[in-house]
Amino acid sequence: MIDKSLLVLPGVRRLFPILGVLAVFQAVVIIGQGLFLSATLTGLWERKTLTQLFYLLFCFLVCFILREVVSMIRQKILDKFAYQSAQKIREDLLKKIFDLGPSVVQELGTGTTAATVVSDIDLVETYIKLVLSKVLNMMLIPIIIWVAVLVLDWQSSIILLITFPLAIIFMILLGYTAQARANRQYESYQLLSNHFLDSLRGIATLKYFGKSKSYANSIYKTSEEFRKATMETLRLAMLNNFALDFFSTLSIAIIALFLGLRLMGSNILLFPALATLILAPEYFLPLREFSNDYHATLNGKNALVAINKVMSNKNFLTHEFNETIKWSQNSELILTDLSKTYDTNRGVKDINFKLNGFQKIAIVGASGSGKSTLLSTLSGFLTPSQGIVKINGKEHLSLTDENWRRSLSFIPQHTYIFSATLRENIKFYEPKATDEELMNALKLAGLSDLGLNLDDFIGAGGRTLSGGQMQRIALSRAFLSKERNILFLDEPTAHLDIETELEIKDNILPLFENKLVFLATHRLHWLPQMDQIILLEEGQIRGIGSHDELKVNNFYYQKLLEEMS
Ligand SMILES: Nc1ncnc2c1ncn2[C@@H]1O[C@H](COP(=O)(O)OP(=O)(O)OP(=O)(O)O)[C@@H](O)[C@H]1O
Repeated sequence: MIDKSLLVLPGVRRLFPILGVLAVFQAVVIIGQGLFLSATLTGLWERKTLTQLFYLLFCFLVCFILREVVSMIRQKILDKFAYQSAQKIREDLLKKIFDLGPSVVQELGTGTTAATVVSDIDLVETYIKLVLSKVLNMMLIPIIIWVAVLVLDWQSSIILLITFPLAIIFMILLGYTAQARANRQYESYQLLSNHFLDSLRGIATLKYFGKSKSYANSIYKTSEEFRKATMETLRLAMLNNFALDFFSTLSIAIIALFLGLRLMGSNILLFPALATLILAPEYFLPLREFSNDYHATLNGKNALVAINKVMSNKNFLTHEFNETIKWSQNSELILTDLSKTYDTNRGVKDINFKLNGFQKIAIVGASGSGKSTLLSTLSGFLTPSQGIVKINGKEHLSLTDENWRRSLSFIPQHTYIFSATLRENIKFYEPKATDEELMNALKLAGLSDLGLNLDDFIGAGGRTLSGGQMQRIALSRAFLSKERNILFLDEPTAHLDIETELEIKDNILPLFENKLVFLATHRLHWLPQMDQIILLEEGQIRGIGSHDELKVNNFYYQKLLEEMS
């Protein structure tokens, strides 16, 4: 009855006996409360004075207070446990997402990833609280109360015994349907998260194409889908509540009717009749309490499933590199039969090459030929499907290693600017860099005349930068990292106008000195300046050599040059 994924939470097994004891104790005080109240009322019926009945009233009051105290203690324990568990889940989830890298965000969508890390964890926190307290109460309290009713009046206990499973069966049947609706609701919630965030990020593009209105309509439709799915789930949850209320009220009414008839016929005494009548609603209460929050548990369950799905991704970070690599003239890299294919069977296949020392390697090919895939595999963001990478004589199955990543700088097509100061944006490769070094890196990247101070805010909410300026920020990051002499560039100037591109290129070229450089590019003008060119077509190497060599004797290269020019 308790979700298996909750049973693996740290400390949950220690919590069960405590919650179990509290539930049993609460059942005992509920029975005490019912018995003392019935005894008091019976005493009043028998015309006893309040002074005579004082001790009974006092005991009733003690039971009443104890019941509230037990609830309070349980709530406190569960609040603390659920909060700590949610914090732990959030930490683990964030660590996992950072370990898995951009691929998991791409797969889930940015909106869903953000929603999973932020609001799903809150849903799970509520879920833990509700399920652990209410399910255990539902399993223990009715049994103990039923035994008390059996002792008081066996005939009423039979009515209770018959109606309880009926209510449970109904709840399970409705529960299955409600779960299916809740799944739909959760799917539309994920869709809405992605859709909304996507629209926010692409708002400029939508405006340029005059599509913002139609996109607003599409968001409206998605949110309407979500609203409808939520209402359907709520309707079923309400129906569930109604069914339970119906069964429990019917059962109590039947008990009351029979007790009344038997009282009139003097077949039962007032005390057991009253006590049974008072305890009957308490018998159903844990079930009704669970049903009241049923909807919240469905949402929490789905959120936990989504989180566990991310957590179940195989961690592909390896720990093969004991330290960062300082690339030198004597260093060597050999790829043997390396492939990285996606589910679509596209990617790169059977890559073989060997290089050593400081070299500038261009990776060229038509769009979709596998340049980014090869670059991401070499820079350790993708795990190869097969093949071997040998670095300085040591074989590796993958380069997805923190120490390898710490050895390199990466300049992507679109640089991400964090919403932070210029200083923070530049120095994250080299956190210990001095202001003087930062200014020097800015100068080398051609950013010193931008009129920005190191403390000025850039990125979202700060000063807006042009595409060229953003690429210069990426360059200054790379200039600053003196230790990292392996450099990856994925079409760093592809989206810039030709003047800016050539200007930035002048700043980039000095950065290539004394480094191993991999540059994926579509642009012809880079090629004569590179030592070697790896030519890709449909994921396979069609030629390796210098620009001059390939130009003369490689048909594929000649064809590509024609297309590029
Ligand atoms: N995450 C992915 N899942 C499935 N297929 C993918 C994925 N990423 C890339 N591909 C496919 O793999 C092939 C190589 O893609 P890749 O991005 O490496 O090419 P590219 O040469 O860098 O292209 P471009 O020059 O347009 O950036 C393409 O056919 C692409 O559709």
